[in-house]
Amino acid sequence: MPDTRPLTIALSKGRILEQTLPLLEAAGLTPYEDVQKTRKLMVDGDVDGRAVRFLIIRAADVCTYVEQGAADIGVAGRDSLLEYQPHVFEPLDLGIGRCRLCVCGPKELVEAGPPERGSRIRVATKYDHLAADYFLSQGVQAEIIHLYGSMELAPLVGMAERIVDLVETGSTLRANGLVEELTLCDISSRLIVNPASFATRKAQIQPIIEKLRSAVEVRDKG
Ligand SMILES: Nc1ncnc2c1ncn2[C@@H]1O[C@H](COP(=O)(O)OP(=O)(O)OP(=O)(O)O)[C@@H](O)[C@H]1O
Ligand SMILES: O=P(O)(O)OC[C@H]1O[C@H](OP(=O)(O)OP(=O)(O)O)[C@H](O)[C@@H]1O
Repeated sequence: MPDTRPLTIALSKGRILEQTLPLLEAAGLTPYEDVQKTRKLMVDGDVDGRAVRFLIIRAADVCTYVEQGAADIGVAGRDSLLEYQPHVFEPLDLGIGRCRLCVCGPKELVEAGPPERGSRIRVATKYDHLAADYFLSQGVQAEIIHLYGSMELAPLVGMAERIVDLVETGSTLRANGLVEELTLCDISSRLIVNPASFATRKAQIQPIIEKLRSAVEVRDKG
């Protein structure tokens, strides 16, 4: 039996949403309401006249919705993908939400050199697994202090010696007297697809991937 539910697309709220909208428009994916203004979390729309629906959710939750099959496709930051390791396909780099995941700390501490093997440090982050893996690989005993945002504050109040967080312009670091120690990886947002949806709804999903791929290419050429 063909799946007649509208294809469901999970969009990240916040800064990624703003950068995703021009790509959706260029690819012919049309929400029927202003997804930046509405308080609705599910918005109807279409692609080439065929019904779709958009879920407007927190960036960190997109992986879960797509992995669970509550959304067929979604837009998620590579930071979330690396941290949560969801079982999803990742067919396209959308080239938005560009930044880097870094280890940072107070200028004086960073200038004194990286923590020694066997030493203990406190690391504030929302990327618990990525931070733990990195310091483990360095032989440093890291106590991970989980925060949900504004990580840059933690060293200022003596709660951590390092943070692992996203850096784009570096202005948040500078404003708080912190510097980058090293980049762990470059980040951008990716189109992700639930594997079961891809198997059962390929005829619908593949053209959307291709339209978005063309939209990315046109944007990058322009
Ligand atoms: N400074 C930045 N520059 C570019 N991309 C960023 C930056 N900060 C975050 N991102 C990307 O945007 C995604 C969502 O970040 P955003 O700041 O919108 O939400 P959040 O603060 O992580 O979560 P929430 O607001 O839901 O608590 C991140 O996962 C990352 O991929
Ligand atoms: O290098 P910059 O251009 O200053 O960008 C980096 C900041 O952007 C993100 O925070 P966001 O603004 O999303 O706030 P948050 O701390 O609430 O996540 C990130 O966590 C950094 O704090």
